[in-house]
Amino acid sequence: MSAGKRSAAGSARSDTATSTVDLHASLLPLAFLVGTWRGEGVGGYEGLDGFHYGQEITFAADGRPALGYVSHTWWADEPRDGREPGSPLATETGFWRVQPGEDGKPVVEVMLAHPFGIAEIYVGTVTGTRIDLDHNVLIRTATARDVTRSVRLYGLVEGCDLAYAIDMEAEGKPMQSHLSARLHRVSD
Ligand code: HEM
Repeated sequence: MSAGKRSAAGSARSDTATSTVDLHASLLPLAFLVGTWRGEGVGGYEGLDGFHYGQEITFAADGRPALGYVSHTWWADEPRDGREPGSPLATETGFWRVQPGEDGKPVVEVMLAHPFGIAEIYVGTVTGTRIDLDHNVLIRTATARDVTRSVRLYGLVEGCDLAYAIDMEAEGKPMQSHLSARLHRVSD
C-alpha cells in the first residue's frame, strides 16, 4: 500500500482509498477500508441453526484521527422465527483509530456499541491489508446476552473484497465462530 500524499496540515489523502475526504495521516494503515461495502455472510453458533445474512458496512473518514464505522445487517434466508428475507438483524456502530505501538508497528483500536446492551473495545494489529483484532474487552448490561469475549479478523481477499470472521465466547460456550462474510466495495 502506498503511503499517500501528506498535506502540511498533517492529514493525508490515500492513494488506495479514493475517498474524496481527507484521511488523517494516522489512519493511512486503514485507508483500504474507507468506503461502503456490501455483501453476504453466514452465521452460526453451537446450538444455533446456521443462517445467511446481508450486510452493508461504511468506514467514513472526515479528516479527524478516527474512522466512523456503521454496520447494518438483514436476514437473507428462508423465513424463520418471524424473520423474512430483508428483516433487519444486528447493527453496530463505532470508531476505528490507529496508534503507534511500542515496536513502531501500528496498533488498531476499535470501539463498538451494540443495541443489545453490549459495548466493546478491541485492540489489534494491521499488517498490510490484514487486521487482527485479538484483544477484546466487553461490557454488558445485566439483561444482555452473556458474551464474555470476541475476536475479529478482517482482510482484503483477491485484492478487492473485504472479508472478515468473528469468533465469540458466549453463554458459557468456548470461543467459536459466530459470523463470517465477504463484501464488495459499492462506493468510495
Ligand atoms: C453481523 C452481525 C450479527 C448478526 C447478523 C447476528 C445474527 C445473529 C442471529 C440471527 C442469531 C440467532 C437468533 C437470535 O438469537 O437472534 C444470533 C445469536 C447471537 N448473537 Fe449474533 N449477530 C451479529 C453480531 C453479534 C455480535 C457482535 C455479538 C456479540 C457481541 C452477537 C452475539 C450473539 C449471541 C450471544 C447470540 C446467541 C447465541 C446462543 O444462542 O448461544 N452477535 N446472532
